[in-house]
Amino acid sequence: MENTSDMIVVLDFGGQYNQLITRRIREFGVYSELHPHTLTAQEIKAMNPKGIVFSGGPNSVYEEGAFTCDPDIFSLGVPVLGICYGMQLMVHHFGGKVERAGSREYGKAMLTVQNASPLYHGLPHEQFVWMSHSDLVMETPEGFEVDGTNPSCPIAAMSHVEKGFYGVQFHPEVRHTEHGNALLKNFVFAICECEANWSMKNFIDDEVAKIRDIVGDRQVLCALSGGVDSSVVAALIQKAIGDQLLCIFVDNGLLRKDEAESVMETFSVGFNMRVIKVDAAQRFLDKLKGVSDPEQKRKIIGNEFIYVFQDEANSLKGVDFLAQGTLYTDVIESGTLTAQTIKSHHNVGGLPEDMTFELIEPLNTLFKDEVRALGSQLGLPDEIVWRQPFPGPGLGIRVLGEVTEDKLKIVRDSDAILREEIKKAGLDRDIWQYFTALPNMRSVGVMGDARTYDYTVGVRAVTSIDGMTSDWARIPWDVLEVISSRIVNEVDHVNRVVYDITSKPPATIEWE
Ligand SMILES: Nc1ncnc2c1ncn2[C@@H]1O[C@H](COP(=O)(O)OP(=O)(O)OP(=O)(O)O)[C@@H](O)[C@H]1O
Ligand SMILES: O=c1[nH]c(=O)c2[nH+]cn([C@@H]3O[C@H](COP(=O)(O)O)[C@@H](O)[C@H]3O)c2[nH]1
Ligand SMILES: NC(=O)CC[C@H](N)C(=O)O
Ligand SMILES: [Mg+2]
Repeated sequence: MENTSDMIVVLDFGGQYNQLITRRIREFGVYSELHPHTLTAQEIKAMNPKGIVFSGGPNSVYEEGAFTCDPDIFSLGVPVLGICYGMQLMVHHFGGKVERAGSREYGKAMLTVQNASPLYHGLPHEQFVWMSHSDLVMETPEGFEVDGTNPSCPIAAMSHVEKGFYGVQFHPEVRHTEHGNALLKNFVFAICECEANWSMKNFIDDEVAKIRDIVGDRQVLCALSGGVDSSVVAALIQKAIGDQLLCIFVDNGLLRKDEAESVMETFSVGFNMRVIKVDAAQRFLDKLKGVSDPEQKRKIIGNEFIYVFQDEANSLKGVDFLAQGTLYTDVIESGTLTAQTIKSHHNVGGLPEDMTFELIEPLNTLFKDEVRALGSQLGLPDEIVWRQPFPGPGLGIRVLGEVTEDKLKIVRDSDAILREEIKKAGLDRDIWQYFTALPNMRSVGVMGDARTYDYTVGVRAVTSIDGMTSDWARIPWDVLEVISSRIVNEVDHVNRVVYDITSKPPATIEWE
C-alpha cells in the first residue's frame, strides 16, 4: 500500500552518519527513507519518490569494487542530489573526471557560489560549508555547470538544472554547514516540489490502514517489553485490530529489579490489554552458560526470544504474525544498510533463519524521538513515553563476559540504587539513559581495615536524542558521591565504582 505523503529516497553509499540526511528532511515535514545503494531503479520507481539523494561514502569512485548505483536511476525523471561521494559518482557516471587530491580536506571551508542554480536560491554568495574528502572532481560531465568553488576544491558544486541533477562536494546535512538546511530545503521543496505533508497523525492513519490490510481477521502476537517502542507498537496495533492482538512479555532472567511485576501491572491492569507472561529465565541462562563473546551472546538471546514466541504461538491457534518494536536505529546499527555492523540488535541481527512468523514492525522507519511523539499522539502516558530505553538483551550485555546469577545480582542491585538516586535528584527526565555495568575485573580495596579483592561497577549515564550519538551526562559530584557510596556499601562483592566519561562515538552507549 502506498503512503499518502511525498517522499525522498536517500541512497546509502556507506557513510556512518547518513541517516542525518533522512532526519533533516523529516524535520521539514517530508517523509524520507534511507536505503542501500543497491536499490534498483524499478524498486525506487515503485516507491514513487519526488527526489533522490546520494549520500557520501568511504570509497573512491575510480577504484575497483567501489559502490555504484543502477544507472537507470538517472532516467527516472526524478531530481537527484549527490553529496560528496554521491556527486563524484554522478560525475563518474556521466563521463567527467574524479581524481585523488594532493591533500585531504577535512573541516570548514568557504564556498563561493558562482552560478545561482535553484539549490542556492536565497542563499548568500559566500558561505561556510563542511568538507570531508580526499578525492576531487577535476572535470564536470557535459551539460553540467560549476555552481560553487573553493580554493582547494575548484569544483565544489555543480548542476544540470534541466535534468534536475545537483552535486555538492560538501555536506549540507552537517550542522557546521552554515546554510545546509536551507540548501536541502531548496532541493526538497523548490526542486522536487514536495509538500510538507508528513506528520505523526497521518503516519498513524497510514499504518493502521496497512496493518488492517495485511492482518485481515488473523491474530497478531506482539512482543511487549514494557519499553517505549513495543508499548507504542502495541497501542498502534490495538487501534488497528483491537482484540486480535495478544501481547507476550518474556521474563528472560535478564530484567531489572521488579521489572516483570511492574510491566504486567501496567499493561494488563492499567491498559486492559491481553498480555501473557512467559517465565523463560532458566532457558536463557542455560543457553548463555560458558559464552562470553558479546556478539554471540546477542545472537543467542535474539534466537531464544523467537523460540519462546514460537512455542507460545504453537500452543495458541492461528497466530501468524509477530509484532516487534524495532526502530530505524536498530536496523541501521545492525549493519543491514551501512557496510559496518556495530552490534547486532537482538531483534534484527539475532533472528533465527528458521523463523516461521511474518514480522510486523511498524516503527522500523522511525527514530526514537519520533516514536515518542507517536506515543503521545496515541495517548500513552508520559511515564511510558519518556521511559529510558532498556535493551532486549537486558542485563545480559551489562554483565561483561560470561553471564552468571551472581553477577546479574550485582548489576540488578547496583542499577536499582542508581535509578533511585537519579530519580531522587530529579534528573530522570534530563538523562536519556542511565545504568550500571559489570566489567569482568576485580581490584584491591580496603574495607573495615581488611583487604578486599572484589568487583568494579561502572556507572553509565548519557544524554542523547535518538541513541545514534550521545554524550556522557554531567551528573553533579554530590549525586555521584551518594551513588558510589551506596553501591559499595549495599551491594555485596563491589569495592569500587567508576564513571564512564566517553561519548558515542567513539564508544557506544552499552558496553557490549
Ligand atoms: N522481555 C521482552 N519480552 C517480549 N518482547 C521483548 C522483550 N524485550 C524486548 N522485546 C522485543 O524486542 C523489541 C526491541 O527491544 P527494545 O528494547 O529496542 O524496545 P522496547 O523495549 O520496546 O523499547 P525501549 O527501547 O524503550 O526499551 C521490543 O520492541 C519488543 O518487541
Ligand atoms: O532493543 C535493543 N536491543 C539491543 O540488542 C540493543 N543494543 C543496544 N540497545 C540500545 O540501543 C541504544 C544504542 O546502544 P549502543 O550505543 O550501545 O549501540 C541504547 O539505548 C541501547 O540501550 C539495544 N536495544
Ligand atoms: N565523505 C565522502 O563521501 C568521501 C568521498 C570520497 N571517498 C572522497 O574521499 O572524496
Ligand atoms: Mg527495551
